[in-house]
Amino acid sequence: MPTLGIAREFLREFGKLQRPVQDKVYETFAKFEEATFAGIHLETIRNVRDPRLRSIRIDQFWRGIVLAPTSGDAYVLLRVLPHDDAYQWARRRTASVNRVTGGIEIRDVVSMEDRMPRLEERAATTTTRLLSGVSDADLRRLGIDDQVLAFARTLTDHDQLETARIMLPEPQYDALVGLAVGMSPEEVWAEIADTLEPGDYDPDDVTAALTRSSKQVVLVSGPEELMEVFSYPFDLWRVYLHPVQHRVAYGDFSGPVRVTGGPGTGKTVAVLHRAKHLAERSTRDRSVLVTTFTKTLTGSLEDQLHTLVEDDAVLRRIDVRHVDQIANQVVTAAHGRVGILSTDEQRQVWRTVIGATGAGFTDTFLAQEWRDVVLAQQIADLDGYLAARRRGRGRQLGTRQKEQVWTAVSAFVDELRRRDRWTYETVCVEAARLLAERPDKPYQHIVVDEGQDLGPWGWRLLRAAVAESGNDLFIAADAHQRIYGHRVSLRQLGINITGRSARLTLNYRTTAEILGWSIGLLRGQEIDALNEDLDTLAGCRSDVHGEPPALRPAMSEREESQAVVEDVREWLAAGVEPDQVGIAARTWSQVASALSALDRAGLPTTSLARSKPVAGRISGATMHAMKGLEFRSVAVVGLGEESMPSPRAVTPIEEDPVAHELDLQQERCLLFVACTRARETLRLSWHGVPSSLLPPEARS
Ligand SMILES: Nc1ncnc2c1ncn2[C@@H]1O[C@H](COP(=O)(O)OP(=O)(O)OP(=O)(O)O)[C@@H](O)[C@H]1O
Repeated sequence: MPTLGIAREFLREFGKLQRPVQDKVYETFAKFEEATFAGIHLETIRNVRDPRLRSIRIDQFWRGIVLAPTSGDAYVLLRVLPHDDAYQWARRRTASVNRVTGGIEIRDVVSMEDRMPRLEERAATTTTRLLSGVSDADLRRLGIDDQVLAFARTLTDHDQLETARIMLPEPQYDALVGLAVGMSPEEVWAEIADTLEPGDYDPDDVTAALTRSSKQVVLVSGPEELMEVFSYPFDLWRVYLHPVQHRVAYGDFSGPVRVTGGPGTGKTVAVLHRAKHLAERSTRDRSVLVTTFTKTLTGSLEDQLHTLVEDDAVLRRIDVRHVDQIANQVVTAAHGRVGILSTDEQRQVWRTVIGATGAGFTDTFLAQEWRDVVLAQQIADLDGYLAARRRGRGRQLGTRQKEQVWTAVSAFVDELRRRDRWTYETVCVEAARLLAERPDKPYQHIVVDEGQDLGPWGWRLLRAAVAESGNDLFIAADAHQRIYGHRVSLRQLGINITGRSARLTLNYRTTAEILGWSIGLLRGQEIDALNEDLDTLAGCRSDVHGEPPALRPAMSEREESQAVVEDVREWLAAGVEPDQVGIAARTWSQVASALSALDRAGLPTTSLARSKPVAGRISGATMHAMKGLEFRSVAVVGLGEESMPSPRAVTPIEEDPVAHELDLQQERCLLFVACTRARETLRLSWHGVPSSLLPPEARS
């Protein structure tokens, strides 16, 4: 009976094929068990470098490329592409069995040969080499073969290696990346080989190689398993991590670790694996906290953990909660239930205080000053306030004005106490105080996702919830996606990440065109990372290509809605499932009107204000609620100048020019978050005058 393997790399592409093509791929390969199938259907390809690469007809237009060994009956489906592209793909590639690791490898040999002279030329101009610290013997021990070794020796920087990713055999590329980021050959071997024994494997025995290549190939034993493999292609990250993700998720660290990286670079995936790894080594239930800043994101982390962790005992050791939930629990246990004031209610209290104290400031100014200076730095008295550095505050204050502010702030705090009312921040502050006093800490390890949005009070709470020790805190963050405006210094908050930072640069979600365009939205912005340093998107890239984002101006709201309906219809007709379509807008009312236009056109929708994404329905959400999600196609709507930036979210320039600039930057980040949710297609629309945050080409 022939064995059929599906290349995992192809499975990532499979999800992007149109539904009818997917069905035909399934039908074609469901019959693989019929022993005669290979002989009958596989066709040889003219001018191919590796005659074992054969084609199989999927339909009139589509062809599969299959690795069909000269002897034995193990076959691997490598790709499905339109007719000409499929032949082209096959002509550029060769397959081989790695002599050291014993795994199957595919390389774009033509590109490697084409690229070599240019790399050699560049290398001749400098003595710097990316892998100068690694000997040939070590490279060979890791399965680097002659061709890749010669190639690797010409590399002078990380970018060249990353660019080579799509042409090198994947396991060898991973080994080189591991070495390039400073891992020892032993650490790299542990990752690439997994359970493999180094050996001297038979390069012609593809059947045996297949059984050793579980990271590259999924073997299916029959049509049912085939169906299952094709149904869950997006779960693949569960079994295959990039070396940098692997190093941070499975490493042993002497203190807090920070992982940064642009959107879609696999930070959440690293977070989930980290939690799994720590829980596997722990013995106590609820000893590993996985946390972030909102309920929705917490729910999505919890769902993903259930997919990743199969052992219930390990799952029980993981507690998934958002920061406010932990704070509430700690404070309620000490003081009983707490009543929390809404933002509007707080505004009322500020106004009362302004009336009573005669402070010459607006409620917005005082609220920000209290939150961003007084609470952020835990200032307890006037002297402390007079001496404080007012980071992120633009309006200069003289001593008299500061005294007035302090009087108002004290009156506000007294008023909260008198009414027995709290804010989210004060609950966090109190919880941190209570936890800091406790010798026994509730958690052994804390893993944080979306760390860029936690306020200083949240960080103090987390710091106090775990003892200072190895592997205590793991923080994933992307300052470019900061949408709740808290700038913090981890160092000042007692979280020392020095020497324990890693950056992920390969985007797995978005096409290079969408990523590049979205990065353009933040061009020229200085984005403050979490540790008194600046974050950067340099090197953040995607290997997948597609159409550039479509810009859709309209004359009226009606015209804009109609165009959204037309575009969504086109996506659905092209085979995109409704639940793979996301509609994003700045406000919930804009979301509601876009969704009702789709509803009227008979398209099924759901608002994420009320529910989680629903199978078979188009999701609509504000840009804030889009965080952490991804869709094949995304429409960002309502990008007129009156909505984006939202006037309510931006401090007037005359009130505080620094706060004004930071608020504008935050609105840009919000738009960036919305755009980078798209995997393949992005369209942006507005009616009337376009938002000033859009690039000049949209506004001309
Ligand atoms: N090693 C990997 N191989 C293949 N796909 C991956 C890998 N790591 C992550 N992905 C996929 O890339 C997408 C983005 O991953 P993830 O959500 O972890 O990124 P992120 O950095 O947290 O993104 P964001 O900051 O934009 O929310 C997901 O679909 C995930 O499954």
